[in-house]
Amino acid sequence: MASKTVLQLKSIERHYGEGDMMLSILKDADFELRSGETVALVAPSGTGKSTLLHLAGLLEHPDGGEVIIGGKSCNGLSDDERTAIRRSEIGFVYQFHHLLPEFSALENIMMPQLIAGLREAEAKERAAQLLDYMRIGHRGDHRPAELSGGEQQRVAIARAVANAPRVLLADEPTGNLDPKTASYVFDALEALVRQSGLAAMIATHNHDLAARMDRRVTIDGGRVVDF
Ligand SMILES: Nc1ncnc2c1ncn2[C@@H]1O[C@H](COP(=O)(O)OP(=O)(O)OP(=O)(O)O)[C@@H](O)[C@H]1O
Repeated sequence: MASKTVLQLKSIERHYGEGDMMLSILKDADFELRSGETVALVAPSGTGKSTLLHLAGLLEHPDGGEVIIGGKSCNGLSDDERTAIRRSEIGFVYQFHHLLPEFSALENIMMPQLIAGLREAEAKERAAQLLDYMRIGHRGDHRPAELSGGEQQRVAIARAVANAPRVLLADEPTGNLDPKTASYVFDALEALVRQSGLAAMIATHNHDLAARMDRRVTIDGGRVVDF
């Protein structure tokens, strides 16, 4: 099956501040992500990795250029339309899991599905499947504080893909974990991407993990380049 482009960034410009104080972070940046593909985003601190992920995930607006998701340009969309695309097409994983502390692992994964309008029984079944898939099926009733860092991050990944997005964007998802746990979490993430045809862009400082991805890109002079 030929993979198709699920995310495209075209001539993206992003700067902060104004006049003499203006800081250009992204300049004429292009990027393409295809279904089933994992891409590592490896660049020094402050070069714009989070900015790029936020733009790709429609959390920020570019100052120029275009973000295209599933073949549709997101320029000119209302905030509600952007939110709808974000909820259905994009999953986010952050360095810190941001799970809701008062809910169980299972409930945390059900939440985005219920918001998307799924019935409780369906959401529960999918949440349980995802937990099994991440090899923590036996931890569904536990709250985040009762889980290890690696388990919490696997729940966060399961939650990010609960609504079967096209694109997974991860900002240092294993940055908070020891190398062995990071590798184990990444195994689960990788298996999920391969099995589902999801596309993933993962910012990481971990060169061993980056080496396992299909492609590696960096940010150089405001542009996204392969390395
Ligand atoms: N809202 C903002 N206002 C002003 N400057 C900002 C804003 N957001 C980010 N920046 C600046 O833009 C640059 C890129 O930030 P970004 O968070 O994208 O970097 P990063 O590559 O993800 O860094 P790290 O690896 O440390 O997380 C930094 O110099 C940062 O200080």
